[in-house]
Amino acid sequence: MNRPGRLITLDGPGGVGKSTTLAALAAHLRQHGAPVHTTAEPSDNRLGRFTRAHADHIRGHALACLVAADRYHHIETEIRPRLDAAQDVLCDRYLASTLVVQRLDGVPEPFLLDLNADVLLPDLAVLLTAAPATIRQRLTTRGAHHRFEQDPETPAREVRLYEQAARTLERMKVPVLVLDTTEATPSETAERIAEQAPPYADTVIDSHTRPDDPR
Ligand SMILES: Nc1ncnc2c1ncn2[C@@H]1O[C@H](COP(=O)(O)OP(=O)(O)O)[C@@H](O)[C@H]1O
Ligand SMILES: Cc1cn([C@H]2C[C@H](O)[C@@H](COP(=O)(O)OP(=O)(O)O)O2)c(=O)[nH]c1=O
Repeated sequence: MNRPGRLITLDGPGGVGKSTTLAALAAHLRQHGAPVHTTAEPSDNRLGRFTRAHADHIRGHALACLVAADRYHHIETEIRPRLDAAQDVLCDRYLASTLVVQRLDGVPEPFLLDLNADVLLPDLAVLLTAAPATIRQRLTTRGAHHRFEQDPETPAREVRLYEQAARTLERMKVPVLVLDTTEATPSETAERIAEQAPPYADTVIDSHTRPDDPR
C-alpha cells in the first residue's frame, strides 16, 4: 500500500535527547512546509497512559505485551490515519525501544519480534546514541523519569543493545540512521535526519519480513 506521509521514529537510550531532537526535527520540517504530526510511545490514550504509569512495577513479558498492544492501537487510531492524510508522523520511541528496553528486562528478542510481527515498519528509524558518560550527564541534568533511567550502568548497556537493534532492523529492511549526538546540538541532529529522510513513502515494506526469515 502506498501512503503519502512518512513514519520517522526516534529511539535511543533514556536521556540521550530523543524528545528534544524530535521537537527540533518537527520545527525544521514545518519550516520547510511539511505537515507534521508528533507523537510518542507509550501513546497518549488510555492504554498508553496506563502502560507509562505502571511500567515501573509491571515488568518483563507483561510489559512487553502492554507496550505492543498500545503500539497496535496507536497505529490503528493515530499513526495510520495521519499518514493517510499526507502528514509526516514523528514518533518518540517505537519498535527499537522494545528491542532494547524489554531486553533490559530479560525478554528474549524472538518473543519481541513475534509480538511485533504485524506492526507498521518505519520509513526511517533514527537511533540516537552518545558516549555513555554524556548520556549520564544529560540524565543527571534532566532527572530520571522511570526505573530504566536510574541505574548509572544502564546507558552503556543501552548503547550496546541499540547497536544490536540497528542490525535487527536492517535485516528487516528498515532504513536505519544511527546518529552520535555526543558533539552535535539538537538542531544539527535534526538537520541530518531531515537530509536522510526518504522524499516520501513510495516503497512497500513487507511488515511480515523477519530477520533470517526465508519467506
Ligand atoms: N546534543 C543534545 N541533543 C539532545 N539533547 C541534549 C543535547 N545536549 C543536551 N541535551 C539535553 O539532554 C536532556 C535529555 O533530553 P531528552 O530529550 O529529555 O531525552 P530523552 O527523550 O531521550 O529521554 C535534556 O535536558 C536536553 O536538553
Ligand atoms: C516505547 C516503549 C516504552 N517503554 C517504557 C519505558 C519507560 O518506562 C516508558 C516511557 O519511557 P520514556 O519515553 O523514556 O519516558 P519519558 O517520556 O517520561 O521520558 O515506557 C517500554 O518499556 N518499551 C517500549 O517499547
